[in-house]
Amino acid sequence: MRIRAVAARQKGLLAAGVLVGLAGTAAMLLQPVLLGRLIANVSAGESATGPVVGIALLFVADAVLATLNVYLIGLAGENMVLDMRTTLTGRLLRSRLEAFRRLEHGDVMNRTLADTSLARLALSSSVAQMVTSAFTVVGCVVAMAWIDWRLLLAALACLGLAAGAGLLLAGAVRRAATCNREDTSAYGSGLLRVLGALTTVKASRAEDREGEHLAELAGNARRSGIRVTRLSAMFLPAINVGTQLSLAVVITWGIARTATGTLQLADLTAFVMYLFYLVSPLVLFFMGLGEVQQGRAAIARVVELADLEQEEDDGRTAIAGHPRAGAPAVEFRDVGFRYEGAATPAVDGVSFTLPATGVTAVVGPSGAGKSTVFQLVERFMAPDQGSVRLLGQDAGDVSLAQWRSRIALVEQDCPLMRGTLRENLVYACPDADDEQVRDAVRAAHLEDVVAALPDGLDTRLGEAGVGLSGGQRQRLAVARALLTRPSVLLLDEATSQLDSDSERALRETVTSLGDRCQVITVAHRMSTAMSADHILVMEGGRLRAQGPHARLMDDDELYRRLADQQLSPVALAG
Ligand SMILES: Nc1ncnc2c1ncn2[C@@H]1O[C@H](COP(=O)(O)OP(=O)(O)OP(=O)(O)O)[C@@H](O)[C@H]1O
Repeated sequence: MRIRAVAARQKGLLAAGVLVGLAGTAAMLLQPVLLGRLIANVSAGESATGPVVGIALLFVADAVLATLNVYLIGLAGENMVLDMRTTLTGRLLRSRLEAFRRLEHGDVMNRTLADTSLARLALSSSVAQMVTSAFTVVGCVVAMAWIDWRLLLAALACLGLAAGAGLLLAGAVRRAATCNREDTSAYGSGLLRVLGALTTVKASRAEDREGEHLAELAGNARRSGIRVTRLSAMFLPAINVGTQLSLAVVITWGIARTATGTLQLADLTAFVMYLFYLVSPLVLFFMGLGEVQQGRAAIARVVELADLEQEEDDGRTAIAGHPRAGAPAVEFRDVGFRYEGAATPAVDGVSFTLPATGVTAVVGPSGAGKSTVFQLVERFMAPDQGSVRLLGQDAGDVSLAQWRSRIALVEQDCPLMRGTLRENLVYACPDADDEQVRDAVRAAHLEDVVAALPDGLDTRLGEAGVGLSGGQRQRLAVARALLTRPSVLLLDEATSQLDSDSERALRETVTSLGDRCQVITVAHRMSTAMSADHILVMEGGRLRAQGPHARLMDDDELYRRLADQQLSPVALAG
């Protein structure tokens, strides 16, 4: 994301806002001139009507223009936040899964919510405020120089000290604010991590420990927040001391000079009025500078998130491609893949060919690389060596969206989206009609579940599918997958969530699906592997054997051991 481009898209509104602000300032700067004339007229016994009407008009113009200025700048700021958030959302949704998984969710939330708001302040209101304030300061200084340059030098000497202190403070605020953003983000990440695993926390009786850790993180954020407040709080007093000093000098010296007749009372009044006008913009200028400094830290964090690595094909470069008739559903040709930072590859020199239809079971001990094979089929990441082909086509020949439209994935923990059961079912296929939904529900053996829910298909499911058991969630995910009529169905079998009736029902569904497409299932139960047409046996990232159950029982020692462990009378009784 180019922050300059975000600001440039709002340059019309920003320029209008600043111009209106400058006009308002000009209206304000004219007030002392008319007031001086009013005093002069009254002193000379002349009519006061003209200056009084003029001052009233300037008051009204000042108020109207100031309001319009805040509105226009605020509008530009909100547009910028929208721009940044939609860009970030798009980049997050199209990010490479591996890069995304390295992020802390709390930190992502902080960057998209709080940091974009701070960046908005820095890019819109603070900058606009600094421009109008600087204009006011310059205007006041010019007017004061015109009235009496010696008084001005005396006033500026006092205010200059305060301004110098203000500049030093602005730098310190920026450093403290960066630290505070990091601390707040660490607290947010910690909180999300704990809330995401609340059942584990409770079951481990770790509430106190986690509570203390979170309190420590919150304490860090408080400490750095206080540092920001302390430094920011020193702005006003620094400016105030300078103002009071300059007022004392100007009034004492000014009165002395009016007594000697070298300065008119009307001029001294106008000068003091300009001095008052000067103070508030000076404060605002330095506050704006502080906000810009804080905003720079936030902008850097927003840009860093926007730089998140993207999938190699972001869906906009679709290449038309047609699968070859009768081509194998999935082919791995000497595929190797190593996770970043991992010592050994998760998949190493794997080759297999699976036909257009049938059921394939992938078995192997934990960490063998089964899920990684699935992720490579989905193109969640690209292999480091070899190639993955789908329906006879190479990954380079098919856009990511087309590729994934031919695959359906049923995950082990089946996350559900918020909304009704029906909305969840048609998530990957929003145009499905009632009959297709009914067929999918029947095929996934979900009819009883739907009938038992208060509003049937229109029952609202809570966050993460509250209201459905793990087994029901997996069958719902199967129904959702069926609606897309995939060529390849990837199913990561639930390890423990299905009772034996549901398990049998799901197995029947999977077997019948094998007639229409290639079903590849990570089989945690040997019963699933036994009923498959083809079995891939993985170990340590390598494909050590493949074939049907009977042959593997004869030929492969690991497979036989896995089968014996699960199918022994003790295991079956358990
Ligand atoms: N995101 C990751 N980053 C680094 N290493 C990973 C990552 N995911 C998996 N691995 C490693 O890659 C190897 C294969 O993991 P994979 O999840 O594919 O195994 P699996 O056979 O599916 O295991 P399980 O049956 O326990 O789910 C393991 O050594 C694992 O530690």
